[in-house]
Parts: sequence; C-alpha cells; structure tokens
Amino acid sequence: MSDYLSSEQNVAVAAVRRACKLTTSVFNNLVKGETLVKGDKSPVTVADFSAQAVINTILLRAFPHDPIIGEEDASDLRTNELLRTRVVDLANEALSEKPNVEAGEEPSWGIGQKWGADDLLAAIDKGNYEGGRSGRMWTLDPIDGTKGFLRGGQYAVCLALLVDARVELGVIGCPNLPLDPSSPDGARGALFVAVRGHGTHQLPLFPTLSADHTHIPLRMPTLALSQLRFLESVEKAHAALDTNARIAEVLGVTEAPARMDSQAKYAALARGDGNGGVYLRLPTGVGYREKIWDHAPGSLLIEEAGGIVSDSRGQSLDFGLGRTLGENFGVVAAGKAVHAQILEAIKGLGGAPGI
Ligand SMILES: Nc1ncnc2c1ncn2[C@@H]1O[C@H](COP(=O)(O)O)[C@@H](O)[C@H]1OP(=O)(O)O
Ligand SMILES: [Mg+2]
Ligand SMILES: [Mg+2]
Ligand SMILES: [Mg+2]
Repeated sequence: MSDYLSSEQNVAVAAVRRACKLTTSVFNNLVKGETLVKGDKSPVTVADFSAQAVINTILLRAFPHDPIIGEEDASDLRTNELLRTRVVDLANEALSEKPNVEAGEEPSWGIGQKWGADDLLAAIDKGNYEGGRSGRMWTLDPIDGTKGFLRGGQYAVCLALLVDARVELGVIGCPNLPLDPSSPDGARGALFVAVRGHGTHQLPLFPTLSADHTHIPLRMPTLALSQLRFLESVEKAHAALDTNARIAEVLGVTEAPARMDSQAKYAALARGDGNGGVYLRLPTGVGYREKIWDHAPGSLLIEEAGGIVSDSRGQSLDFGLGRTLGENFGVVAAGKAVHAQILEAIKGLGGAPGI
C-alpha cells in the first residue's frame, strides 16, 4: 500500500468490505417488500440503504470534516417503519462486528458497536452534499448496478475521494466478480484500489489468509483495434447498444460484446478480462445526466492502470460541477493505443442515436 492517503485507503477498504459482506448476505435473504421504485423509476433495496448507512457511519467518525455525496437518502425510511427496522438491523449487524485490528480497523470509526435508528438515518442523509470544485469530499454509490444485484449478476460498492474535483482514491468492491479472471467459475469477490500516482491494485474482497492482503498491481494490456472486445451495459436504457454494434463494425471488432452491470466494467477493463479493451457507454439521447458516483472511482481505476477515460466526445470527465457530470455525455474508457481511434469512429457516425 502506498503512503499517500494511507489512512483514507485503510478506512475506505474496511468500509467497502463491511458493506459488501452485508449486500452479499442480503441477496441471499431478500424478500418481497424490501425493494422500492424511486422517483426516476430505478429500484432501491434495503441493501442499498444499509450499505450507505454503514459506509457513511464509518467515514463520519474517521473523517468528521469531509462531506459526502451519496446516491441514497433516508426519506423513504422515515415513512416506512418495516423498511426502517430492517435497514437499522442490517446496518448494525455490519457495524457491530468487532474491529479487525490486524487488518487496520479502529474502534474510533464507530465499529464494534450498535447505533440507534436516528443516528443511522442521519448518516444516510449525510450523503446529501451538493459537491463542487474545491476541497475534499467523498462520493458513494452503495450499490452500483442495483438491477444487476437483483438479477444475481454484477454489481459494485463504489467509493471515491475527490480533492479539488480530482479523483485521488477509488475503491470498488465487486462481490460477484471472479477473483481470478482465468477461472470464471472459481472464487468470487474482488476488491480494487486505485490511488492517484500509485497505480491500481486488486486484492480479495473477503480475505481468509494473511497472504490475502497482498495487493496485486494491474496494468491494462496493449491491444490492437481488431483484438478489442466491447464492454457495455446490460440495460438498453442506460447506453445506446445498437450504436455500439455499428462502431464495432466500423472498427472491425468481431468478438461479441461482454455485457455487465455497474462499475464492475471499469474493474474488468483495468484487469484486462477477456481482452475487454474498451468500455463504451454512449448516451441514449434522452439527456440523462451521469452521476459522479457512477464514474469517479472507476475512472481512476482505468487511469492508474494505464488507460484513458473521456466522455463520448473526447472531453475529460468534470467531477467539479456538483452531483452530476453536467455536460459530459457518455463514457469511453480504453487503452492509450486505441482510445483516439475509437473517438474518431464515434465522430464518424455523427447523427446516430446517442451521438
Ligand atoms: N437513462 C440512463 N442512462 C444512463 N445511465 C443510467 C440511466 N438510468 C440509470 N442509469 C445509471 O446507470 C448505472 C448503471 O448502469 P450500467 O449498469 O448499465 O452501467 C446506474 O448507476 C444507474 O443509475 P441508478 O443507480 O440511479 O439506477
Ligand atoms: Mg450507480
Ligand atoms: Mg446505486
Ligand atoms: Mg440506483
């Protein structure tokens, strides 16, 4: 582990690990009535709320002065007692486990104890910061890819530290991603840590041996255009998948795309899974504003593994505009050798849906 932001790394890794243990156990026991549909028609579950309660509780105690931009808020829990009780119980189960001192956990982070409902709901609502260009702030997606989570597919618990609108630390837990991409049916659960200037590393999400704390450095493979395989969304409403197919044709990419939900795509790309080579997320043309918590940690994973991330027009992602990425539309993440050519191919299709 690098010395730069070492205590932030420790806290973020511990918080994401505890949240992932929680989401994994909720998936195995999720019952009817524990999923709501939000105003924007997207789903949210007791696991999203309780993971945000756990991570925010830890961040608030470890770094009391840092604001948090989190996806969820507690308003639905204030009016739904059944849901509130379940979220409080789940969060307390995760928080009350005694600190693993060997792994660097500290009791002062609010762990090893239970919290009251008011404290936990307030912790969830601490994610309401509006963001901006200056200062330190965290951004959290407690479950990225809730639809993937509900399907038993890929999802990710995603946390990033921004300093003056630049991502300095990104931590992503992927409970359903194979730890070793060469054994897709082997152990699942991978954790990714990227630190600005210090690379991207992978470690097991659920360590059992002390050797499991070894950080493995990740480097994106250098691939030619013809070797690429697109990584893209499962959900048609999230990205213009038909346009991706046209771009694949233009570039001479013949492999069928790999589809997965969430920022697990960035993790798989940073690791070079299945010759990914490019994550293409073209806007669908409905004016959807991308959220900063959906791209902050993932983009640093790519940059620190040697790749480039831009929006679909080649602009850098701007994390200093508040909760959304403002005028950035879509994402193109790829290796240095091919990124510019992919942007050219997108430009060449000007007028296609989403461009
Ligand atoms: N219309 C949309 N266009 C692009 N992204 C969307 C849209 N609606 C929701 N999302 C977000 O896409 C992310 C997952 O995308 P994918 O898994 O396809 O990469 C989620 O964070 C989801 O937000 P939310 O968390 O609010 O549901
Ligand atoms: Mg998300
Ligand atoms: Mg989410
Ligand atoms: Mg959501």
